[in-house]
Amino acid sequence: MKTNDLKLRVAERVLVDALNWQIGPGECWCVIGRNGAGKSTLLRTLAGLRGADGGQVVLQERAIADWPLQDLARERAFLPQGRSDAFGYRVIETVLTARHPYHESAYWESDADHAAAHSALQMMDVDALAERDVRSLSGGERQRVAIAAVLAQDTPLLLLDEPTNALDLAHQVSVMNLLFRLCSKQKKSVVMVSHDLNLAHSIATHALLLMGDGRWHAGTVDEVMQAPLLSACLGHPIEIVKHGKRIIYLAGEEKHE
Ligand SMILES: Nc1ncnc2c1ncn2[C@@H]1O[C@H](COP(=O)(O)OP(=O)(O)OP(=O)(O)O)[C@@H](O)[C@H]1O
Repeated sequence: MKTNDLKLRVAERVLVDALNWQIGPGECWCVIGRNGAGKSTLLRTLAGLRGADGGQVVLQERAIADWPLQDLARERAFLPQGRSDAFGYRVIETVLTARHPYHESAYWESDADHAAAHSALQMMDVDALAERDVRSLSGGERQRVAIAAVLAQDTPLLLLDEPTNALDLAHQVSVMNLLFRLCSKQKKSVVMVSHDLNLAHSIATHALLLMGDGRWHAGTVDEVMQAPLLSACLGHPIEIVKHGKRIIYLAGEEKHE
């Protein structure tokens, strides 16, 4: 996927200007920026759920707006930031819904769809909840079911808006490890929004920094996840500490009277 001179605007405010960006197979991009910088707006635009305000998003040499929806749903999966469940669907039903792009004319799910759905639930450690009403789940359980649905959709590109939201530490790490494997072994592409620099750095190959006024910085993690750039992007001093082979990002201390 790539963007050509992409512009995103909300009311009079330009969120992203002249974004020329390319996401390759096997790459894991982390999108970083302050609240309101435009990260979710960008992800929804990449997913084809919102039009561009200038330029375009291109997937396999075809503008995203020109893709038939069912074909697009076999290419990219999107995890939105929040969700509300109006109806009492079972967990397994919500994950099976993600298999619809693969039903040509058949109405009912096949054995293969059920196998894919159960495998995704297992990967997210929520297979024991398959028969539960989604409205009865905890926040973290619901988030893991939503990620399972994205996995069951089995697309080459995953667009994930804060995937570790509401997850406990162990599940944050296991989701990150899973995303790392999807990129490194299966050559899937991941674009994820994260406010956790350390989690992002643990798996990202690249980062896109949105400065909130249209400006942006894109590059490898080593190029752009640098203290001065991150501090300017996040509006707060960021310090980098080396711990063995690991790099740890710390928020600079506030001075207390
Ligand atoms: N329909 C709308 N009307 C007015 N402003 C909007 C609308 N939709 C989004 N915005 C504004 O656009 C800006 C970008 O929103 P967006 O959700 O993309 O930010 P974000 O970077 O994902 O933020 P966060 O880190 O809080 O999730 C915000 O200031 C938001 O208030």
